[in-house]
Amino acid sequence: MAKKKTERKASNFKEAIGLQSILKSERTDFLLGMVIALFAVYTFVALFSYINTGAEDQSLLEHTRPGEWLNQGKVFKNYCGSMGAILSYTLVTKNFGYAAFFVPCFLLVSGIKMMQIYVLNIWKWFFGMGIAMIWLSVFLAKVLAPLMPEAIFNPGGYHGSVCVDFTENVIGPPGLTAVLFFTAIALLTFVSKQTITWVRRMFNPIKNFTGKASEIVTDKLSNTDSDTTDIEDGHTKLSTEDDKTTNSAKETGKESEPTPVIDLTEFSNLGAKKPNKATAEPIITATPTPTPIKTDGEKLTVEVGKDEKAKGEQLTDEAINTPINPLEPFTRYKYPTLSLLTKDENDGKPYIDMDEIKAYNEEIIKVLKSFGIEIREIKATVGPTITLYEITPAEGIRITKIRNLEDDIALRLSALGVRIIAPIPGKGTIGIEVPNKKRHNVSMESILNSKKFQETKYDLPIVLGKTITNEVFMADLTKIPHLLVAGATGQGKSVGLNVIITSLLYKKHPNELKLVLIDPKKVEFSVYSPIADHFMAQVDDDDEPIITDVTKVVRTLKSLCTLMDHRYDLLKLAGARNLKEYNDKFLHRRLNPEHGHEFMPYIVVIIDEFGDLIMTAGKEVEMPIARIAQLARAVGIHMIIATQRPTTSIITGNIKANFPGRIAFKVSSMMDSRIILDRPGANQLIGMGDMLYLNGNEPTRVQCAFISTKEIGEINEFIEHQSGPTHPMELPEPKGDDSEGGGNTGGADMGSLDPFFEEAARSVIVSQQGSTSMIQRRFSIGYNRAGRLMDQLEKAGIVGAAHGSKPRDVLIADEGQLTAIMNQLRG
Ligand SMILES: Nc1ncnc2c1ncn2[C@@H]1O[C@H](COP(=O)(O)OP(=O)(O)OP(=O)(O)O)[C@@H](O)[C@H]1O
Repeated sequence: MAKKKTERKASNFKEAIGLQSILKSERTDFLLGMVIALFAVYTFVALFSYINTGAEDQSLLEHTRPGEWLNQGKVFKNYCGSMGAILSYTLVTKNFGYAAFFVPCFLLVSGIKMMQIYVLNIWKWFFGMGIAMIWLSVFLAKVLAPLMPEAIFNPGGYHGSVCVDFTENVIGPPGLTAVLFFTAIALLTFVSKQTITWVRRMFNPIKNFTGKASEIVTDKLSNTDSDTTDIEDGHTKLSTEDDKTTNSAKETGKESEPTPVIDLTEFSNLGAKKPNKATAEPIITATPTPTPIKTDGEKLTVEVGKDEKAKGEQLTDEAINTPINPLEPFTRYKYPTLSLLTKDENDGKPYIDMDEIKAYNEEIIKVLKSFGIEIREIKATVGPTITLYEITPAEGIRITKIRNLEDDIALRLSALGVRIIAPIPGKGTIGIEVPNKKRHNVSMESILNSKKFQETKYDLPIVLGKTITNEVFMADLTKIPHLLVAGATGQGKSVGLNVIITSLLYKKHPNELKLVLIDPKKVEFSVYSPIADHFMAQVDDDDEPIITDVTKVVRTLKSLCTLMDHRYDLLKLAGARNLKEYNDKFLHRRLNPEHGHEFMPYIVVIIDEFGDLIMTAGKEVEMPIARIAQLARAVGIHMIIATQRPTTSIITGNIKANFPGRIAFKVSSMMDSRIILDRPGANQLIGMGDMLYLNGNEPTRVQCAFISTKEIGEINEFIEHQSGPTHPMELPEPKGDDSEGGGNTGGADMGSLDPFFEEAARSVIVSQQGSTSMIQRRFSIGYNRAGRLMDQLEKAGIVGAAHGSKPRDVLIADEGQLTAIMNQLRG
């Protein structure tokens, strides 16, 4: 007991003097980091200086007299004074020799990490540099010391010389050499798996010289590598759902708040039996999806064999040595954490005002009675902004009679936004939705921190807010599959779109999702520009990934149509029905990258103020949108379009037919509501994110979550500093705009050959493979540039014409012919 008391006191004391907040503050970290970084530079200078001045300082250091360290007579020659000399003597002579330079290097890394200049795994650096320093110290003591007998200190330091003496006494010089060799290779293997290939080549020089060395990488090796990467990184693995939930699982795991249902029957003297507890059924049930086994990027480029369906075949030397596309993958990427969001002041619970509920309840009964409608029972379910009064009418009461009383009830309750649902689908009751006097904003944190979101298995989970029963409401965009968002100005559309984007960012890795953001208003999506490299896709020559210009919109939409056709070709070739099946096959190495196969991320196209586009570009925009909406579902392209002008000239029949998912925020007239939802209702909403979601029979009323621009900025900043792609995903050139790898070489300009032309021609001839994706990977260039290179190769007569997605025939058999072609081209 006494102990407990002291503990509590101590923590209170810390809190009282504000020590806790000082220690935990970002400012303290930053300043401490700067001190460490400066100390690292100081140590660096001291060590350098010690190499020249060490001889003079060393004798002083070994017999220092009291007070001499103050260096009043400038007896120490080190550039960093007596402290620099003492520090260098301790690190270099007494410990690690020249390897001591690793110490300031590590201090600098630590300082940079603390200042949050870079996101670094400090433990990895600590162990990596620590082991390298010990190894180098022993190596220098063994190899360099005999060559420098005059040196004032052992090049490997005291540590190195002791280790060498001890090990040589026990296992002799050959044993020590073997240990040094093994540890060096082991260390390099952890740095790069390419080491294995080099070592194999080193031990197989004959085959290497004849150019026929072929290493066999089995599945087993790949699996081991994969494990290695995980251990090495000590971070989230790329793909499993479990991993996705780990990003914030430690801070999370809240169940949805239980629905507060209040039985009002007893207040109402209705004398009815106790109603059943409202069951909070999930609005959309999760469909379990098989977790794809994703692998390291190096493995994504590994060739398995010529047969598309062959498994576990031996790999060719060429496949192993193919340069790895830097876009794949970023296993160290961390998903945004919940701490970036503002916590809900009321912990996600709605405010319950019993006086208000009782008063409304009485009024409802009174007004219904005045119209001759008897009630058997009534209960209230309190949501964040709306309370649902669910009434069971007495026998023989006609539902239409109650339905027509909407305005009368609203008048008596003096409340806007009263909506009657008669009957509530699936129940024999009638619902009256009445806005709460004190509304409760649904914070983004409260819905992302819910168990439902954390454990979701949806492929593209979009979480929208909370229902009237206070349940987290979410949907899978891949199932919707395209969404139309409409509502009058200022009613919450932009916030809604931000909520959707944020929920995707919290669950998706940059390799799995690419966004195409179209923003004619120019200001709505600019906050996302920091994550352009990680999460956006663009047609190559667009310098700004967030598209604001109408001509660029048309070009981007056409480019998406081209991409869609290309993806369909690949799906057909792979015998897959949809993107998920295709990616699954690819990740299990049943598809050959040499045949143009690649991992396909989902693409979500979000268009804000779609009305503006239709007004300015008309059919030119509508047609590609409708085409993508009709066909793109299977190839993982999904669209969300938003408008504040719900008129028939903007939301045309064509658009409506292809956008089954609809979100309506408050609109000004019943007509507008009918255009969006094919029924009234949106005109009775109360604004501020109050919305109706429709994807099927009956709309669901949802209070959209709220996320501020500040929160979005912080999330984007977090993502920006994660390891990830260095530029946005490149969308193909739209058909007709320019030639691409598809066969029309008319645009191939032979006057200005690509700088990679000769090298690309050589690699195509040597490998006898005319594949655009091979060139793309080998030279780490975009698809469009590789396509143009292929066109130039075709025009030069090196490869044949394209046959869909299959590699082209190579028309030249040896490199001698290439020299002749090159001479001819150079004139
Ligand atoms: N879910 C929400 N919860 C609380 N307040 C909200 C919510 N959504 C919107 N609001 C409030 O409404 C204001 C306007 O929202 P928003 O900018 O999203 O409207 P909009 O429909 O996009 O308008 P416009 O079409 O003019 O851009 C916000 O600044 C915010 O104060």
